[in-house]
Amino acid sequence: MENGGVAFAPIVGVVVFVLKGNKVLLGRRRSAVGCNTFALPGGHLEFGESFEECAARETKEETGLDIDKIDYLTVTNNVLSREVKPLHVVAICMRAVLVDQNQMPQNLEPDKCDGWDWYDWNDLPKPLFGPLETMSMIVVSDAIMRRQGESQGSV
Ligand SMILES: Nc1nc2c([nH]c(=O)n2[C@H]2C[C@H](O)[C@@H](COP(=O)(O)OP(=O)(O)OP(=O)(O)O)O2)c(=O)[nH]1
Ligand SMILES: [Mg+2]
Repeated sequence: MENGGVAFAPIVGVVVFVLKGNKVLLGRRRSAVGCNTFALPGGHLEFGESFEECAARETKEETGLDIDKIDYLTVTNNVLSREVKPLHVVAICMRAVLVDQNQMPQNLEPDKCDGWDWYDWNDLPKPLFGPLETMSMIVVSDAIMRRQGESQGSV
């Protein structure tokens, strides 16, 4: 049984909108859940971790990127289909910018992702991963535009 012996218990994910100007970092998933869809870097919250720590750790593990100005954006709540049984994920969505604007993403977990690239916020690739497709893009876009202004001011 998964989740410490509790079947079907919701799990907590932390995902990151890594922003560079008007672009966001996405990668095409190879994992069983959402295979072939474009998703944010992210993973599961580990015991005792803050959301910011988890966001920085997962982004580094998956892309090699060092991120800064990490803060909370919104939350999603989804039941995702999987081969054996459904997975209920509460995903804490964070936003962040690069420490070094020139740092390039690397595909450090090629078994889980086809590779990372920057996509224009107004021209996102398809298909998006289900939770991204259904989330309130108005809330996200407002917050991202605010951050974009802030990050441009600080570069
Ligand atoms: N990576 C990613 N996961 C997402 C997104 N939206 C969303 O609800 N999730 C959920 C699915 C997963 O249950 C959880 C973490 O994602 P993941 O599938 O990438 O997990 P992972 O293998 O990298 O994590 P881990 O077990 O190594 O910690 O968050 C998203 O845009 N990107
Ligand atoms: Mg991941």
